[in-house]
Amino acid sequence: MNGFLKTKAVLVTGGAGFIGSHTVVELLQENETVVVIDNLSNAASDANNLPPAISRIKSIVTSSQAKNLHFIKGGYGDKSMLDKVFKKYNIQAVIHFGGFKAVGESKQLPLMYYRNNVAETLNLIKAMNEHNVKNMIFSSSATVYSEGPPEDLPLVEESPLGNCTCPYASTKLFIENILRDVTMSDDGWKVMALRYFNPVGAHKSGKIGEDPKGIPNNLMPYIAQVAVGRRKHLNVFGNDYPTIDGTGVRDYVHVVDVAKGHTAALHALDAMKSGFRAYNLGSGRGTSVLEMVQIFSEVSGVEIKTQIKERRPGDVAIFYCDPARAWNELGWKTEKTVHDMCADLWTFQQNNPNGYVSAEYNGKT
Ligand SMILES: NC(=O)c1ccc[n+]([C@@H]2O[C@H](COP(=O)([O-])OP(=O)(O)OC[C@H]3O[C@@H](n4cnc5c(N)ncnc54)[C@H](O)[C@@H]3O)[C@@H](O)[C@H]2O)c1
Ligand SMILES: CC(=O)N[C@H]1[C@@H](OP(=O)(O)OP(=O)(O)OC[C@H]2O[C@@H](n3ccc(=O)[nH]c3=O)[C@H](O)[C@@H]2O)O[C@H](CO)[C@H](O)[C@@H]1O
Repeated sequence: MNGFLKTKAVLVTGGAGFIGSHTVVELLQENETVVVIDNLSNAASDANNLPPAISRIKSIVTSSQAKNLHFIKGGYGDKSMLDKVFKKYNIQAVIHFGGFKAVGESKQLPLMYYRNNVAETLNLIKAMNEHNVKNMIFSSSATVYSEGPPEDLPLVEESPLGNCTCPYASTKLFIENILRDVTMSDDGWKVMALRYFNPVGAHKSGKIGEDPKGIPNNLMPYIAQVAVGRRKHLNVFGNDYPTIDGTGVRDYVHVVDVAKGHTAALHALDAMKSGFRAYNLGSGRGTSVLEMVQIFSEVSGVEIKTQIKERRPGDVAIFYCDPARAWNELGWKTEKTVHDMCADLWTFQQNNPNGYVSAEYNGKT
């Protein structure tokens, strides 16, 4: 290789997090060079102030692929740091996972959410513009859709947006709109917004997975912590919804399938001329809370105790998508089942009963 030429690289913000780390594995396995920027605000760090997720990723891929991974601790809105990164690496595209994502917290601390998610993203876009890097894949969310009647399901990309139920959801919609406007102002820009439904599970190796701080807000990490003995029982939020068994129905999607959605999008972005395009990343199938509990119990062999509670404010009865656009245009569809999601989550939880930074780590790296 000509030593003066910089190898092409993908910049991944939030790459030490749950979905980012799984995507970095897929990118490295496609022999991409990957530069991760993460300030570790929601990712565990070890005694050396480095994220265990990064060393675990390196242990999953081959040693030559591991050499293509570069980690920088910092904020994705830090303009002077970004200038250095864009000068040092030949960045071709940015996959922007970084951001805060807790619905309840965003209601308590809206300004923190608008600053970190929206304002810092403006800095990132500015730096990309200045360094002529105009390809982005953005982590959007199913929460950008407006809640409508059940007849409107499944959700397609043209379903009504807005009426966001929390500041977190608003930040996702604002960023989508900002990115759309940017592509309209400059046809050098190409952006894909991937609207994830309910990403769950873990890498099959059991080395990387979701590591929520404190009490999990979401269903699957909570179930896994009940199974491993960290929590006594699962609170089931409502059993009087108009669903198969009265509990909420969601479109769960394996995190490795979500990660593969990004490599598919990266290839499609290459072929795209310009503009903005949104895609649903979901399975197109709904599963209820009690069905998930049942499947997790079967897979783990552990009984999950449940208690029925009041509905959680802001929850909808049923939410699932039509993923046809992603299939038709990205050649992507889910490959893994809800059993796979539960089995892989259980392997990760057993290996890491207290998360990444734990004296009790049982896995082999
Ligand atoms: N997990 C889900 O269920 C879900 C669903 C829909 C959308 N999303 C979106 O997907 C993205 C990734 O989600 P995740 O579940 O992997 O979350 P995560 O919290 O595990 O990962 C996000 C990462 O971003 C980092 N980060 C936050 N602010 C930063 C900043 N200013 N600079 C640098 N790094 C920063 C955090 O430290 C973390 O490692 C998020 O944008 C989230 O909103 C997630
Ligand atoms: C209100 C809320 O937080 N929404 C977020 C949550 O969507 P969801 O509410 O779709 O995901 P979730 O995992 O929090 O809940 C899924 C289903 O499980 C139910 N449930 C959940 C936890 C629990 O302890 N007991 C229980 O019964 C819940 O009522 C719902 O019917 O996660 C998504 C990502 O996956 C998005 O980030 C959403 O913005």
